[in-house]
Amino acid sequence: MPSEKAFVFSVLLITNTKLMNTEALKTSLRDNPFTRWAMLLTVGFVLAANYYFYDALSPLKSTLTKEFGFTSTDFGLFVSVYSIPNVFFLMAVMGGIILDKLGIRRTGFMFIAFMTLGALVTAYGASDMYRNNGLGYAFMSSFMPGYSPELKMMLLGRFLFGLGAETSIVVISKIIVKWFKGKELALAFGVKLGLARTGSFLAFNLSPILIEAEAGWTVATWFAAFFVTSALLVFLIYMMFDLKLDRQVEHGGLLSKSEEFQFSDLTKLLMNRSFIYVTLLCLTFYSAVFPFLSFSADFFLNKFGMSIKESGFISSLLPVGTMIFTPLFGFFVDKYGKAASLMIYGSLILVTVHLIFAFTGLTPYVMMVILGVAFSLVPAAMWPSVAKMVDETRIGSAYGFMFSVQNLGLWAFPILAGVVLDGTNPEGTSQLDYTYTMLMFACLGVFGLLFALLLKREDKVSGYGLELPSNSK
Ligand SMILES: N[C@@H](Cc1c[nH]cn1)C(=O)NCC(=O)O
Repeated sequence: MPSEKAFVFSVLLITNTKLMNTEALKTSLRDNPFTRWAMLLTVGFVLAANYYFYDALSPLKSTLTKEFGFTSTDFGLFVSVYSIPNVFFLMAVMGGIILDKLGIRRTGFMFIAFMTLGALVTAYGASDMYRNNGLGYAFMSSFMPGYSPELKMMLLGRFLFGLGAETSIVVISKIIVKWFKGKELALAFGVKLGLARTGSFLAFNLSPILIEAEAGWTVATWFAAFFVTSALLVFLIYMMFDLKLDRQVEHGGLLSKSEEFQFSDLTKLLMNRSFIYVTLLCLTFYSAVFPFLSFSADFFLNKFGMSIKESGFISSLLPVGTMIFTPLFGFFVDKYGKAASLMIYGSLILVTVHLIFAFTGLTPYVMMVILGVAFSLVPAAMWPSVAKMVDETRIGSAYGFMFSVQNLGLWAFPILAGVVLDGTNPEGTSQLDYTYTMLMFACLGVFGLLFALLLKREDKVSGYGLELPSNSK
């Protein structure tokens, strides 16, 4: 009899505990749509600040030449140094491992802090405070006299910025999964990209206005740095909600032990042909877009004789298009599939637009909007496709690996673009000819198209179902 009572008591206890757990899950913060989307907006702000700083100096290339004597190669170097920690120290991959070990809050704070430090150092390197023999000026003048002390300090800043920025994107991707898994995940990823690119849109329009400030053109660089600093503060707010959610669901974090990164995972990924093609498409496609975007304002300024403001505005049409189209195409892929085909169409559009830029004088306004469609088609189809070909528990390492490979292009092609520009234009020329630089970007697009075609062909063999709607696989 006592054992019978004990049995009934245990059953009641287990049932009650289960009910309590279910209740906790039901009422956890992620189940409240308002809180969930508010969290997306919060981390979206961090991403927007990241993208703002990444692009803030692009419309100011001619200002950097005027103020510091930057050549096109110097500018290319400045853009590309962002990628060095991610290519040569595999920071995006390492960041993923650190993320799995330390969790979202500590990893996020650490890498966003690096991003902030880098942004502040860059702004300091361009400031009058530094140029008037400020801290580090004498040291930066003491070596490699071929490079100005301003360029060297700004390179150091952008290096630190890149070290933090790419891993912070990996952290934010995990945050999105944490809050949206089993809910509106694909749409949330599309909106995340849209919010990030709002930062680029603002950068191309605000920087040209801020250089005209009474306090001097460096207001533009300080504003960008303080925007990133405010993102660090906003992330602190996110951390409070993250902690609360963890306490509610009674887990230390989203990831279990089995999800931790192992180096053998990389070997498995490298044996997967579809994954290799999508990674090579990621490398070539993004190399034809981001480095082009960095030079685009200067290209419009030189080819069409526009003002800094107008050329910055035209460049911003690319991110503005993607802010609208990426969530739309994400929704399309979720519902109707056709991801491999969309990547082919996106690559085709990219090649066509770059060739038009190289050989014709057609209005860049329309071309940039069309390029925005390409820049939405490929990312909206590419990132969810990876989830079909890689086990969910390995998705972090897969994205980290893709980011590192992509950064190889984001490192090499801005330098090459600058070298091609300097090499094909006589020194001191008043109007730069961009034909060969644009041809280089078009060639990258052709390689992207080839990898997209191979990916579609391979999909018929591998059966990952890239052409099928999201929930059918
Ligand atoms: N790795 C980033 C590159 C980037 C550009 N600006 C700031 N970071 C990336 O590829 N993001 C994905 C995207 O489609 O924007």
